[in-house]
Amino acid sequence: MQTRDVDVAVIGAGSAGLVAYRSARKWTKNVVLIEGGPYGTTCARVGCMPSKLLIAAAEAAHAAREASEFGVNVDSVTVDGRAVMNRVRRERDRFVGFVVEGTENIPEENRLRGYARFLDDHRLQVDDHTIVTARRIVIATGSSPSYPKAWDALGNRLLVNDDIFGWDDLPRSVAVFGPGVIGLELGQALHRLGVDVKMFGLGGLVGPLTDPAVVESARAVFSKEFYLDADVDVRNMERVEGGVRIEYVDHDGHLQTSVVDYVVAATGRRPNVAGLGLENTRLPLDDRGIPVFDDQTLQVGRSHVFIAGDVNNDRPLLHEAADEGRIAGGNAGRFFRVEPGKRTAPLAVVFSDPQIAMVGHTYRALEGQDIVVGEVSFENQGRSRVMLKNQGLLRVYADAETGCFLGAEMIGPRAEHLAHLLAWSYQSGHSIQRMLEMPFYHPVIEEGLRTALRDANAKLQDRLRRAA
Ligand SMILES: Cc1cc2nc3c(=O)[nH]c(=O)nc-3n(C[C@H](O)[C@H](O)[C@H](O)COP(=O)(O)OP(=O)(O)OC[C@H]3O[C@@H](n4cnc5c(N)ncnc54)[C@H](O)[C@@H]3O)c2cc1C
Ligand SMILES: NC(=O)c1ccc[n+]([C@@H]2O[C@H](COP(=O)([O-])OP(=O)(O)OC[C@H]3O[C@@H](n4cnc5c(N)ncnc54)[C@H](O)[C@@H]3O)[C@@H](O)[C@H]2O)c1
Repeated sequence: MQTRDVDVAVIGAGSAGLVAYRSARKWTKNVVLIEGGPYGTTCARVGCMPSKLLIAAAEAAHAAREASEFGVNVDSVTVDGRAVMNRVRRERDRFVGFVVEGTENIPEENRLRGYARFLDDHRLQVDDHTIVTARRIVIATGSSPSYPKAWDALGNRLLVNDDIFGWDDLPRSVAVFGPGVIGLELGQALHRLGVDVKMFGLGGLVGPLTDPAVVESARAVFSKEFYLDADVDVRNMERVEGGVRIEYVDHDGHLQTSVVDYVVAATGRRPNVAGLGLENTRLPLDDRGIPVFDDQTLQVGRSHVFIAGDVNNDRPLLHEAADEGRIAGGNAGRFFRVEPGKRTAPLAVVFSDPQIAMVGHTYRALEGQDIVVGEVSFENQGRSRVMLKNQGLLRVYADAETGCFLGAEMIGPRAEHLAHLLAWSYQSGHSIQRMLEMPFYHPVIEEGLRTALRDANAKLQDRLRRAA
């Protein structure tokens, strides 16, 4: 067994860990980055990038099929599954290549390969070859797909996102369990690429949405395109010759049987804390075994340990992982001087079509508070209609007393852009009135946002009049 003595050990060379490593290095050169799996990050290898590549292919197929609505006839649209997956993997490998190259450019003495496990507060064992004694530690071990244990009986007919991006060709049919972020993105893309998709959820949730009106709009929009039951009653699921047989109760209350090639588990992700040996430390843990930390400093309790990225289960998104890595790495580097870092407005986008987006406080978080809600349906919104993208609903929330913009949930065309505008306003602390003073071009989808803001403003003015 070899030994190492370092100022900072970063566990995990994912998006959070790589940034944490670089941040810590600004304060001390004696930093080691430990990675157990392949280099390349979840985002580039099996997350953000390959999923968007698959979606891009699906959008091309969908646009070709929809073209006739504009009087543009595309004689026949065929999807070559092998060519689709070939491009997904080729472009994905290109992205991964850049990340791997960047990671391998880190001096060899600052990198260790193997899985790290706490032996006590300061000592980490890496596989069976090295014991690292670290004055400070950043945990950046990411998350993994999580699904009911019983589904393991489906063997190689059970897939998670990682498996899909390894396909050589598209299957005939899949059942996607979990109409959350991953399920919607991948399930809709597969459907548009010609795969027979059934999507099943629990509890009626759709994407990350919490506002019942927007959830309902999303449910209606996606149900028009593929079979979606967001609160399904599955009676049985078993492996059969060539696939999986699923017995479920349909929307009309009838028992149906479907045989699909694969079941895709998109039922959430769990932080990678099992196997980290946290029980060997005195770190405070919550009831799921995740270290208790401060979301401004990323410090675990008052200890020398920091936690960044998906593993802390707070905001499991790429830009948040990078921000958290910067804060955690900086604090670990200059410890004992622990400082709060800059956090940005909560912002999440689902790359479905229409897109879903969330900004600031969720509707659920605002429940019970005195708010006004402004809304717009995209069904008759000018530019959306021009583009045949006129589906969805946007709701903005404002403080009833101050008129301050508090948050928004939406499903609608180009929601990624509307959400950025709203996130910038949220972070600037703008009121609804101030937002309405901003320019709105014509004809643009942002005019729909203006309608929602005007609706909220009218309600705020009405409240003021009634109070006077
Ligand atoms: C299908 C999919 C699509 C996504 N799309 C988006 C998107 O469009 N936009 C967005 O913002 N986010 C998206 N995300 C989320 C985003 O990918 C994650 O938030 C981000 O990758 C988290 O980075 P991380 O550094 O926390 O984890 P990771 O990149 O997973 O890094 C953790 C690393 O730690 C290593 N590790 C684990 N345990 C140990 C150990 N004990 N010792 C040593 N090493 C260890 C792992 O091997 C891994 O390399 C998506 C995720 C998925 C799955
Ligand atoms: N565009 C993006 O930014 C993007 C894309 C993909 C993933 N991500 C990140 O990855 C995280 C994880 O995504 P996810 O989709 O795995 O989780 P999720 O929490 O978004 O969705 C899980 C869904 O599975 C359902 N579910 C749970 N158990 C079930 C069961 N037994 N049967 C059927 N449905 C069940 C839940 O009700 C929920 O709808 C997201 O929260 C997000 O932060 C982001």
